[in-house]
Amino acid sequence: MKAQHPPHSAKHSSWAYAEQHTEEEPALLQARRRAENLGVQPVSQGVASLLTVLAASARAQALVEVGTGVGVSSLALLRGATPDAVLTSIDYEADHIQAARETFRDARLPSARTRLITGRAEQVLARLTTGGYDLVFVDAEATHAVEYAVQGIRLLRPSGLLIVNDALDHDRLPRPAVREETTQRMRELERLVLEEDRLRTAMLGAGTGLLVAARR
Ligand SMILES: C[S@@+](CC[C@H](N)C(=O)[O-])C[C@H]1O[C@@H](n2cnc3c(N)ncnc32)[C@H](O)[C@@H]1O
Repeated sequence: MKAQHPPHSAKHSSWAYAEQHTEEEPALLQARRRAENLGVQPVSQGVASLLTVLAASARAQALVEVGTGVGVSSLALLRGATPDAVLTSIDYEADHIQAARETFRDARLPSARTRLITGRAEQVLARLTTGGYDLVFVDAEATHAVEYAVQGIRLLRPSGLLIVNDALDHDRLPRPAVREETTQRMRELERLVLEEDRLRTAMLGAGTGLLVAARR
């Protein structure tokens, strides 16, 4: 039987409603204001709440994040992770790392919960321990997304989660005529995870698309 789709406007209202399902804590609201000043695009409210739930259900203790930004996704992940969890987060912009530190301070997060690394993710990821992490979250340059995903799969323990933000490339992925570099890279990433025998994957509509893959 053919799937029934609601009209686009109804679908958009549902998406917008779902994005605001949870309320954000003051430290996250403050971080979003900081993001505007810095011109950083933090994860959406819906993605932030999903990250908290995914980190909680994975009982994540060792986490990696590519693209610290102002720390919205970092804090959301740590709110769900175990109380002793440590997040290794990478960003090549020192002022973004500094903004994230302010977010963690506002949230009264002990400094031992985060290991912040200023550097290019392509180089830093290669130095992290194979099979040493429960969750890898990717939210940086789409042009390198495939490389990050390959490294992410290497870093995960069995049952670990690979999560990629903006996996629908600002809703361009479903439009075959769009041949932008970033869209092509996200298509490549989608094929890679679908063809990888060690992964079970889902594409979620939160934010601008969230790809979630569990390693077997
Ligand atoms: C979309 S923002 C991340 C937002 C963040 N996840 C949040 O919710 O606050 C992307 C970040 O990735 C960083 N970035 C982009 N390419 C990178 C690379 N190759 N290595 C390290 N950081 C990178 C940028 O400096 C930027 O802070």
